[in-house]
Amino acid sequence: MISAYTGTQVRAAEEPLLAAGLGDALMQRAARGLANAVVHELKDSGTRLSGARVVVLAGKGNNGGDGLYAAAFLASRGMRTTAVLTGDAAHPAGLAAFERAGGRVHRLTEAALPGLAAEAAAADVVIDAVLGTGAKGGLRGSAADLIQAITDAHLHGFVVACDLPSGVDADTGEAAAPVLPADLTVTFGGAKSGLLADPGADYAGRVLVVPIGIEEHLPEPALRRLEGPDLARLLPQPARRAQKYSRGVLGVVAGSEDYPGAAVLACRGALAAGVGMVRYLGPPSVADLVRQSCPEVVCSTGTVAESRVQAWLVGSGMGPHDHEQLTRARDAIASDLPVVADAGALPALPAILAPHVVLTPHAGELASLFHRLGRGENRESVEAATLGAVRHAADRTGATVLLKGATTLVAAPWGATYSQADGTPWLATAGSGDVLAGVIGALLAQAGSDVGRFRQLGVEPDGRWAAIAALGAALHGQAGRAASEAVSGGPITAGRVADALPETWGKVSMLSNYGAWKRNSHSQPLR
Ligand SMILES: NC(=O)C1=CN([C@@H]2O[C@H](COP(=O)(O)OP(=O)(O)OC[C@H]3O[C@@H](n4cnc5c(N)ncnc54)[C@H](OP(=O)(O)O)[C@@H]3O)[C@@H](O)[C@H]2O)[C@@H](O)CC1
Ligand SMILES: [K+]
Repeated sequence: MISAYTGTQVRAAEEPLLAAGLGDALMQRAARGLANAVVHELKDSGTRLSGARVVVLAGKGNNGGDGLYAAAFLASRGMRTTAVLTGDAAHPAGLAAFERAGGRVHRLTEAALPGLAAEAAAADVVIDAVLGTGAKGGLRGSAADLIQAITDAHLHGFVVACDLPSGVDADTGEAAAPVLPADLTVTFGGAKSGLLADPGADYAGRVLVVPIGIEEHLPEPALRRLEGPDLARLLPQPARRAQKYSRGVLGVVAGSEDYPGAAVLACRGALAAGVGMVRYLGPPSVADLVRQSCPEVVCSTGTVAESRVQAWLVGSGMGPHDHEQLTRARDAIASDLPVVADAGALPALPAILAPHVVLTPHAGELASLFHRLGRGENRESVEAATLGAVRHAADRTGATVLLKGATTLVAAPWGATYSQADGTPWLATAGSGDVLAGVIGALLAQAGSDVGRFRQLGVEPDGRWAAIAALGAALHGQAGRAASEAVSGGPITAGRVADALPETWGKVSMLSNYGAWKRNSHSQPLR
């Protein structure tokens, strides 16, 4: 599990150490970690360390101090280092160490800006140490102009962000342009939640967490990411004497005359994700197509009340005029069974729901949901602040909310938030969301009632729905990636994602020997 924290949480964790006079030691550890990461990157890119050109953009706070100390370490290893001081001051001890190590210092002025931007663009490494967790808003003035000029230039080398890319909000991942996109972000003490949520994640590149000794003071994380061993431990496995009903039956209310394929893909996703049985309810013509494509599915035109299932999937491929299907969707929500509510069901739901209802909107659908709740949002505003949006939606509706995207976020109402980024951009394809709904529905049917198992894993009963949804997002993402890798990284269809699920499931299960997985998520790159 990767745990991520807000900037405020990290700063609070630093407090006892700062009070004990260890501030400089913390900064030295941070800077050493940053410098080591730069050395690794240079070696990986085949660049000679001696004489390598490093430009550090240093703000006036401690983030700039980290950058200057790190550049001092690099200068002492024979690199040609330049510091561009972007503010009216610089961290005094960091600057002194940098100058002692032989680094060149430039103060940013309007006249010097083009030359300094060109020097940064030509460098082997640019270290962005302008703003860190103490930032208030985005870059301003000449620092903003410099970052814009470097962003616009064709960069020779790579960019390493110190703690976070300047201009990205450490807590929310909101980005105030201009932001210099990093290839690597080296972050201190714990990952910042803004690095694991879009758009912050777009700018962060790979994320490396450097321990600095504050870890034992960190509180419950603001954001979690499930990794291999977590997924393995959450995956339901059939008991030796299982039968199809005990394994879990999923009722599917999906598809319409206009979008019959969505029902097929939702059923395929569910079947490939280990459910004991799928019951389909819907229009006869759609049921015929489902039967032909998935003979394993039991189809009927009956009501929700007549169907014995452990969970429901409602909404994929349904429109506002599919009255019979929408009635079934509402009945499923009222049934008190776990439900994954997708696409067409979202506008038809009551305003107040419960955590066992998992909503799976994309950004546009979430904006529409906010409109109905009287909050003015559009797709762009949701995409600009995904973490805030998903948290607000969960807390306001009482439902578990999964916001689909390059980084998929899942929020439990008044509870945990998960961030999964297991997929590939090729997953942005028609029907992909139907398969995801099928996977989550299948997991709800299999694992929803297993409260004890989640407790053992430290997940409270009301929080298990979000953990199941995050597990579904991870499986779906990994299956998408596997499907694309099977065609040498080429494009995939939603059906291929469903086809890749069983093998993905098998590979994830192999990690169930938790002790064998020695990865320390505080010292390894996140991706
Ligand atoms: N605490 C520790 O011991 C450790 C901390 N660590 C490091 O410290 C970082 C946090 O440092 P920090 O608190 O000094 O804030 P930082 O992010 O450098 O910037 C704030 C400075 O910039 C200014 N400023 C603010 N907004 C601005 C804007 N939009 N545009 C322009 N200027 C702006 C603001 O000045 P002001 O405006 O308030 O006068 C202030 O001076 C953290 O990310 C990590 O890297 C690690 O070394 C581990 C040990
Ligand atoms: K920074």
